[in-house]
Amino acid sequence: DVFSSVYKLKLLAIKEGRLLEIFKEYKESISSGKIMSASLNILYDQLEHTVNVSSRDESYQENPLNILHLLHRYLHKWPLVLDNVFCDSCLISDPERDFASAYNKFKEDCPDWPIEYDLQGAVRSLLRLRTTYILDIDELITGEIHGEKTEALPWDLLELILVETEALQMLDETIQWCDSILNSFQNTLTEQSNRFRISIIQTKARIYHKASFTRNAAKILEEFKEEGTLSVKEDYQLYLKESTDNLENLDEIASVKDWPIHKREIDNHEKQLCRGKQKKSTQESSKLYCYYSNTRIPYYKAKAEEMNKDPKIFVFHDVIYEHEMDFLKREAYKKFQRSGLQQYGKGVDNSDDIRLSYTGWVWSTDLTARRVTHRIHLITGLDTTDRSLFSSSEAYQVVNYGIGGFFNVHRDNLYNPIWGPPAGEDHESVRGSGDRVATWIFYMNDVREGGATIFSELNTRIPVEKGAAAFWYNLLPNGEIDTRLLHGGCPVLLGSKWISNKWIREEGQMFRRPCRLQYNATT
Ligand SMILES: O=C(O)CCC(=O)C(=O)O
Ligand SMILES: [Fe+2]
Repeated sequence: DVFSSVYKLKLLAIKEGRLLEIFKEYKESISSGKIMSASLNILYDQLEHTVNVSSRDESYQENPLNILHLLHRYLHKWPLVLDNVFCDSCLISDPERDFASAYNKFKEDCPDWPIEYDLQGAVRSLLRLRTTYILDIDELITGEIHGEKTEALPWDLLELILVETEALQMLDETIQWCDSILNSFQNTLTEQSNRFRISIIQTKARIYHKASFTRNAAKILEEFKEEGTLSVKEDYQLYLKESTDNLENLDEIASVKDWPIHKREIDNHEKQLCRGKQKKSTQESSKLYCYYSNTRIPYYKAKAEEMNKDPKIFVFHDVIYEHEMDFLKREAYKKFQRSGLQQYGKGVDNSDDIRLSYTGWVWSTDLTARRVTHRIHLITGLDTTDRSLFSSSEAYQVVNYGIGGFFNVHRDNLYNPIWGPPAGEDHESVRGSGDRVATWIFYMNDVREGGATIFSELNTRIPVEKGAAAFWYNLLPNGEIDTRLLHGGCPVLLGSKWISNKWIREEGQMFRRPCRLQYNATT
């Protein structure tokens, strides 16, 4: 899939420029003889403008609505162009044949040509963004997200959104979308838009029925009891039959805001942290300092910022150079794979509900990577070298998040306290190297909005800052798991988030981070 890496989507957008060229060549090759049909002309005009902008401006795909439009074009607009070129009544001659062969060749050479699964995933991501950052649905429909304006969402995308909200059992969310869509209709309805409107009303009634507001559901469809399609009338009859009381006693439809809490999507603590709504108390944050931290060598001081006192969480600013970040991204891209999730006893899980990103592992074999790894050693004092056996750290896990990319809260340690090490699943290099004693994360670009790293039990939020790194210990000095370090990556609202994880193993740290005299010392 492509929707799980914004970087991949950017490449896909650039490639689309070639499709437009193919279309343009076709248009020019036939202009002398016959003329292009009206519907093809409309398609051409629509695509020309958008694709020109989208394929040339790299930052265009950093907006999730633009990504939806991009996937929608690949899946539903371009096939339509192909169909129209080969319409039944048309005479097929050289221009059509040239167009088709160029189009098919392009598709063959494009391993990332999107599939419906991508569009579905992108819609689900939009919904995750919507509920995490409480985006305004009216604005989204008109193409506005967080103050950025782009094209309005077409009907078939709106329909898909409703299919997904319903499939995800987000009942109140479905109603809110239905209401916003219904409000967006102007007074003058064409036959087509009226049909669409009725289908939305039908969906709305169905959701009220699912939420056990049966009388409300019937009331919503009451206006169609005489005239309306068969299926609308059938729904109406069904809801009416199931209603215990008659409709006359019902004045108003129960607004979703008045629905009982168990029927609504809840705003949880993690979402609030992502929005920056949950904060530390002034007393707590006043104890957090910034300072130049000593390193292993006297002439290098690191810009340290404390993010949490106990357990300690640090951010080190300006610890990686532009060319080093470019190197890591470039090397990782060559080995990109959909991010999995190592879970004890379960192997690798590729679920979209847990983590949405692409991953490439980069070893410190090259001088550039070795310098970076050495710098982490200088700052933390830990042995960070990675080697093929008994390695003190893992290779860089370079990650690029997808549309609305995120990582649910988790802990980084691999060992299960009862069963011990993840037998057979650990990479050869770190087998026998112990658990992930510490985590180091490089942030390798600025994310325009969203994407912070949050620690849900510590009210700590680290905003993404290019060139900075986060650092913390996952284990207590006695080797036990520090359960307080539950953390996650917030969904990326605008931008493309690149990070590099460096997990430092226990092996090699016995003199660098010795256990304390007191068995259960926490620092
Ligand atoms: O993306 C983030 O901010 C957190 C990533 C993370 O926790 C991980 O990759 O283990
Ligand atoms: Fe993590």
